[in-house]
Amino acid sequence: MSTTNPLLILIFSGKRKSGKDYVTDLIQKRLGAEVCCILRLSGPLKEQYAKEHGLDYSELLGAGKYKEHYRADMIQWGERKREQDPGFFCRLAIREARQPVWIISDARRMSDLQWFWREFPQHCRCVRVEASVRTRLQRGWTFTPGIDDAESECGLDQGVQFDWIINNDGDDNVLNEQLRGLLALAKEKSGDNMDQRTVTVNG
Ligand SMILES: Nc1ncnc2c1ncn2[C@@H]1O[C@H](COP(=O)(O)OP(=O)(O)OP(=O)(O)O)[C@@H](O)[C@H]1O
Ligand SMILES: C[C@@](O)(CCOP(=O)(O)O)CC(=O)O
Repeated sequence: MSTTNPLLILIFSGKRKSGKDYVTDLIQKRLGAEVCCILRLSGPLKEQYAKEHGLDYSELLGAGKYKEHYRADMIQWGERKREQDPGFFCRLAIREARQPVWIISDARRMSDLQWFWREFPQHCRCVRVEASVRTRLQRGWTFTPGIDDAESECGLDQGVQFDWIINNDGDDNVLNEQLRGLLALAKEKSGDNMDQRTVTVNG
């Protein structure tokens, strides 16, 4: 498969309702959509799951109850696919990426990180979004056994050296302050030489 070589890959993880989408949207707004794309590993998963089960793909992409209703089954369905091919959703997620900065907004498993590190060893940085239980509850989260204590939510709780840990409990000023280093790196990298950005992905 041929894709366009990124200059920086920011791999985000975080608990449900920590604000991964909110924070990554903010970063993309700051960098611009020509420089930075948001790639969701769950995008191709939800698309395929919706097709196979006759569901509404756009509802599965949203932050509402519809997605939560199907979450446990989607997790199991996705895990069966990943068992056969751990890079399956990673490859699908990046297939149309053309920008120099990629944000992976929803890494969940060590196998996701390993795939990106193996394919793009020079370019990956890991970012964790954190919010308190209280904040997450206010955002509509409720603890669900079998989901919040399973690999899909806990797979990256240990064993990852994060380059940035972003606390997303406060207002946008607090958030912007924490994003300064990350945005500076993204601007520096995307200002670098943009030639020779074609690469072949094997795994
Ligand atoms: N800093 C913030 N200020 C205001 N609202 C926020 C902030 N962060 C997140 N939210 C809101 O909280 C809700 C959950 O955030 P978001 O969807 O980004 O979380 P997530 O980690 O991507 O969740 P999920 O696990 O469902 O994918 C959304 O309605 C979002 O707009
Ligand atoms: C099924 C799954 O992709 C749902 C992700 O939904 P979201 O990123 O929380 O919107 C989680 C998983 O991959 O285990």
